Amino acid sequence: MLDDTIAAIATPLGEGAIGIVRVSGPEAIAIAEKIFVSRTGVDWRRQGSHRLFYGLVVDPDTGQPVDEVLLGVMYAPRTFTREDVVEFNCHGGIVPLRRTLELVLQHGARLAEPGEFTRRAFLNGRLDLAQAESILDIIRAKTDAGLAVAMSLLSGELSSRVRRFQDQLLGILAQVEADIDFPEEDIEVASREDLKISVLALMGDLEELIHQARFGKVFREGLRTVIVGRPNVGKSSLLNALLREKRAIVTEIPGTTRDVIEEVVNIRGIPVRLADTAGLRDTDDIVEKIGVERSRELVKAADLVLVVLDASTGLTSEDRAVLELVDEQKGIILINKSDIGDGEGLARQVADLYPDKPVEVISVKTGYGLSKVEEAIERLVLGGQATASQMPLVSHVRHKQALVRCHEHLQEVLRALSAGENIDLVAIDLRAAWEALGEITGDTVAEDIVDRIFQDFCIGK
Ligand SMILES: Nc1nc2c(c(=O)[nH]1)N(C=O)[C@@H](CNc1ccc(C(=O)N[C@@H](CCC(=O)O)C(=O)O)cc1)CN2
Ligand SMILES: Nc1nc2c(ncn2[C@@H]2O[C@H](COP(=O)(O)OP(=O)(O)OP(=O)(O)O)[C@@H](O)[C@H]2O)c(=O)[nH]1
Ligand SMILES: [Mg+2]
Repeated sequence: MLDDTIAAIATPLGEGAIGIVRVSGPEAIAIAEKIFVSRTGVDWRRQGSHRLFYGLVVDPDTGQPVDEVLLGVMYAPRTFTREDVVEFNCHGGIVPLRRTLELVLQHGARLAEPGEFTRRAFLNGRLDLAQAESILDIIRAKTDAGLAVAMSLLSGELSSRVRRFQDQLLGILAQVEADIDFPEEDIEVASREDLKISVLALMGDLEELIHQARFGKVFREGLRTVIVGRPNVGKSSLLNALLREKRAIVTEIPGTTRDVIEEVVNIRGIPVRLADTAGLRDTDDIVEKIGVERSRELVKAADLVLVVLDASTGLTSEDRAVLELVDEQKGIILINKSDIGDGEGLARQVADLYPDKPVEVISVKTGYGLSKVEEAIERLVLGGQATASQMPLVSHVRHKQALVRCHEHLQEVLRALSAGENIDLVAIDLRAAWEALGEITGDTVAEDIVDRIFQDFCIGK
């Protein structure tokens, strides 16, 4: 399968300044020789790798020029895929790109599957699996911090950490196997204690990484945040204020927002997926009822819930119903409209009723307290543990799960060591721990998991 040549349009379809048709595989150069005509007199075949050449894409059957291009030429094995790669930098329109791709396909390539270029980079050993996954994270990053986490993954920081763990495990395993080989040498009791100490140290390091994963996931996927409250308390006004644009419609009529409005905002480097919802109340209006139902679902799935109350009306029974709804959630209670009501008074009342939740007094209208809201979000996400400048190494659930499995096997190693069980059993769990780590780098991962990872990529990536 790796001996064929793949091609795809690697840029978004639409009108743009430039669009790229990417080709990788053993026929890449031969295809370019058939359809590319240099216009500079330079013999592009006689130049080095990683160069651009100016010319035309020409249909060799008709002699018709298709587009004016820059041809990028990169020779194996020092390329992204470790195969020969050519890239047609076309004018960024659907027709020139499609026509160029068609010609490439007619002359020896087949259409690439989603993520297949990156998959080849992985299969040919240029990237490990975690690095390959980082490429999609780079594309999808929502904030600078999100991008920095992805770039750290691409650079192999997590991978080399994982490999160090694996080396340590192999060291421990070597000791264990020495015990298996020379059981008569009566070193067992002492060495069991030593082994336990080494295993415990490793588990501590794993725990630290696992703990960081919470922040890592937020940087990668965004913090799912829902603004809830009864109608007219200022939820949409809050969304607009945090977004710094008039995105949602705001009126003095309760029940203004009916559909959920979602936007991503950058709050102190944290990508926050903000959803503004329909005001929560018992209602007979069919459309509004559906909206209320949606809000409840969003609250259930949220990482953070911003409950908005209205200082000018005080706490109503509807407010209490909303607060009950989010009682089990991570919530921040916001007392809005403090410019026209007793915000501090209501804040004290609410703090007595819900002592575990942070309460902030704000006025979206005057801007009072909004920076405290941003601070509270930052505190909640980072929990005083990390700052946006200390990048978490683990940002994928998949990676975290592998670390957790490794940790579980080590737990079992400890148990077996303490219980004086057969040293062979200890060795088996140590190997299982080593293999769990290999899923991160892809050394020991199942084919279907690799399939699933690359399915999420775009065509041409
Ligand atoms: N036009 C274009 N832009 C692109 C890419 C691409 O493939 N083509 N990329 C891809 O998605 C990203 C850049 N990543 C790349 C990674 C490695 C190599 C590469 O040729 N690596 C060689 C180094 C060669 C040398 O040292 O001279 C190698 O690793 O062996 C190229 C691009 C983003 N921009
Ligand atoms: N005085 C004052 N008025 C505010 C404040 N925040 C919002 N309002 C006003 O309150 C009214 C309702 O605001 P919205 O943002 O539409 O409220 P909502 O919670 O989204 O309402 P629904 O979508 O109907 O649930 C509007 O007239 C806003 O201008 C504030 O801090 N002070
Ligand atoms: Mg609204």
